Amino acid sequence: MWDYRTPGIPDELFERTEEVPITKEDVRALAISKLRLKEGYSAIDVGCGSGSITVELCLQTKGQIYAIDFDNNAVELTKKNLAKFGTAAQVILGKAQDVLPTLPQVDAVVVGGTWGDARQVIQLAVDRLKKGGRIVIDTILIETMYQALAAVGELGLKDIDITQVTIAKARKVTTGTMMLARNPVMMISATK
Ligand SMILES: C[S@@+](CC[C@H](N)C(=O)[O-])C[C@H]1O[C@@H](n2cnc3c(N)ncnc32)[C@H](O)[C@@H]1O
Repeated sequence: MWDYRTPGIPDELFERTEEVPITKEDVRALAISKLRLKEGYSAIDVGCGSGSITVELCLQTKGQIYAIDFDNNAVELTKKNLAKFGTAAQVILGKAQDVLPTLPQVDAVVVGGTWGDARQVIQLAVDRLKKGGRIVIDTILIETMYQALAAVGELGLKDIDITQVTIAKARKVTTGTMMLARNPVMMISATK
């Protein structure tokens, strides 16, 4: 039986609610691969939403994982999904700007939510990274991408990669199979 160690757990296996967003499986698989995780690594998931990335971080590393979200619905959903997959993380309700400075240094950070001030959130996230640690920033808005790009440039990160992912999924229609496009995600990854 598949034990979920391969990134990209199907979205439908997660508990979902209308109001909490999820990073879709194909984008999630890419984000996880760009973190270059190893067993025992610690990580922070900034803006954990449904917890799908938090769960994958736990399964990939078996290390200490922290998840932050300022939406209580997201925190509760993340806890449900962690339990569903038999995983454990420290899930913290609060603004990333307030919580990040209280956390220890980690090997990897995923930034999936930056409402308020993307530049500040990314700076605080990079502060939490050990030297050689990896960061992945997922953005949908061009404005957030612009701020993220400025931040990674100013912070002296290395191996900066910018990838735009545009996924289309097949759907059966009466006349055949049609590809339906999802919104593009711009992903920045880098090493401290
Ligand atoms: C696109 S969702 C992330 C989805 C998540 N990666 C998943 O796999 O389900 C972004 C999340 O970031 C949270 N968020 C946005 N800005 C935040 C901030 N400044 N501090 C804490 N959480 C934040 C939102 O509440 C939302 O749940």
